[in-house]
Amino acid sequence: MSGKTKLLKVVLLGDGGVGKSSLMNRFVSNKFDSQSFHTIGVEFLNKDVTVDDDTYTMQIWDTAGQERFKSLRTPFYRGADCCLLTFSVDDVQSFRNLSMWRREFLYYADIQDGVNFPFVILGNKVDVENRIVSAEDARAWCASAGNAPYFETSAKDATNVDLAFLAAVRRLKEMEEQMEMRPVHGNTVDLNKVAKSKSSCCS
Ligand SMILES: Nc1nc2c(ncn2[C@@H]2O[C@H](COP(=O)(O)OP(=O)(O)OP(=O)(O)O)[C@@H](O)[C@H]2O)c(=O)[nH]1
Repeated sequence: MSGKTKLLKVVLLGDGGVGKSSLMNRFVSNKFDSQSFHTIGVEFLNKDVTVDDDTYTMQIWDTAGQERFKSLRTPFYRGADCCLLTFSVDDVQSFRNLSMWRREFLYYADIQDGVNFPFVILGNKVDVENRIVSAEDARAWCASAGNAPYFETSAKDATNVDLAFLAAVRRLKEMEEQMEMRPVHGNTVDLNKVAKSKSSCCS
């Protein structure tokens, strides 16, 4: 990447209360607030990272997961480079809603080829005692959604948080490399054209 810092737009999605703001604050500031309030609309924070000698500024967009804020968050999906879909392992509904979040993202980000878009899935709050969603079920869902990488995280005790965010950058790099290597009529594929053509549905 010739020594330049690349700006990456990373969107955090998932049901209200699964811990998106907490994950962002843990990753960016290494802090945790047990009284974290619901986000209204969107907020973003930047963090500089280095992955395999390339430097990036991750611009992390933390969205409001509550249904009533849908119209406030969806305009911010466009131009995303990767998306972290988050559920809480003690909230089965937040896990069931992953498919809805993935569809909502692809539709409003205007992306047709979801399989070739870098999603990373986070099962958050693994520190809790009353876990309901198993890692096995979560991995099965990820396999059915383009083999997205899965991380079990805790914003509270910092388990796997850095790894999960950095995995989004790695996934993006991996997919860019794959697309560059895949010939189409003798030429390489333009990743932007493939990944950002219009999606057809959303509920
Ligand atoms: N035990 C535990 N609690 C957590 C963890 N992450 C977040 N929480 C708590 O869960 C609650 C909701 O966290 P938030 O980060 O505000 O959740 P959110 O997904 O941003 O919620 P919205 O803004 O409504 O979309 C807060 O009380 C947090 O302290 C975690 O890893 N473990």
